[in-house]
Amino acid sequence: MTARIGSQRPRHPLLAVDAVHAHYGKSHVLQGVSLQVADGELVTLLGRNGAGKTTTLKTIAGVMPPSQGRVRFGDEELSRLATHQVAKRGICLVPEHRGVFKLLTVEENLLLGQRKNSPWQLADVYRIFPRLKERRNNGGGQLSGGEQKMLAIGRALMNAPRLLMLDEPVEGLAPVIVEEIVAQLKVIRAAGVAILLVEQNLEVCTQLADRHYIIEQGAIVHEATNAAFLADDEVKDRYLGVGIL
Ligand SMILES: Nc1ncnc2c1ncn2[C@@H]1O[C@H](COP(=O)(O)OP(=O)(O)OP(=O)(O)O)[C@@H](O)[C@H]1O
Repeated sequence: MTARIGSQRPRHPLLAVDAVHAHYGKSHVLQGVSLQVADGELVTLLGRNGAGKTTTLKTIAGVMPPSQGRVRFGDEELSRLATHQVAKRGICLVPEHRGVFKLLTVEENLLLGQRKNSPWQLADVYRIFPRLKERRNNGGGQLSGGEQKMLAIGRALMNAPRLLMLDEPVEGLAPVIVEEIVAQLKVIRAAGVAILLVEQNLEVCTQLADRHYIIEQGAIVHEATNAAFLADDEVKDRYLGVGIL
C-alpha cells in the first residue's frame, strides 16, 4: 500500500495514471503505477535506478502502451493513443538523451517543434533561454550538454504543452548550469505549464516541486507534499538511500 504523508492529491487532475502495468517482453516492469498531476502543478517521480521512472513517462507519452490500467488527460483516455496523438493533446516528453537534431541549427530545431497557434513563439523561448538566442545559428551538435537540454525543453515548449515531462533534465551538468535550468523551469511553471519531473538531484526536486511520488520495483510506494518530504529523513533514506538533504 502507498504511504501518503501530507499529500494533497488534486481533486480534478489534469493527468491521472491509474493502476498502469507495462512489460518489456516477459519482464513485468510497471506493476500498477498510479499518480496524478493537477493543472499547473510540478510533481516529481523519484526512485532508485531501474525502479521504472522512465518507463512510466514512456507509458504516459504513448511510446509504450500499458498492458493494463488507464491514463487519462483532462476528460480523455490516452491509453491507446500513439505518441503523436498524445503530443497533439498537449503532453510533451523531453527524454534523458536530449533528442536534439545535431545537423540543424538551434532555430531550426525550435521551429521544428512549433505547433500551429502555439502560445509559445521563438521570442518567448529566447526570453527564457537567452543562451539559445545567442546560439540561434549554431548547429545542435555544437552546443554544450546544458544548452542541448535547454534546446530540447525549448522545442517542447514550441509544441504548446499543458504537461511537460522531463527525464533527468540536469543530469551530468555543472552546478552553474543546473541553477540556470532550475530558474528557467520556475518561469515555465509560472506560465501555467504542469511538469512531471524525473530527476536524481533531490535538491533540485525539492526546490521546484509541490509534491513527490516515490516508485520502487514498478509501483508507487510513497507520496508526499514537498514540505512533508523535506521533513522526512527516514523516507529519503529508505527509498532513495540519500539520508539528510
Ligand atoms: N528497452 C528495455 N528492454 C528491456 N528492459 C528494459 C528496457 N528499458 C528498461 N528496462 C528495464 O526496466 C526496468 C525499469 O527501467 P526504467 O528505465 O524505467 O528505470 P528508471 O527508474 O528510469 O531507472 P534509471 O534511473 O536507471 O533510468 C529496469 O529494470 C530496466 O533494466
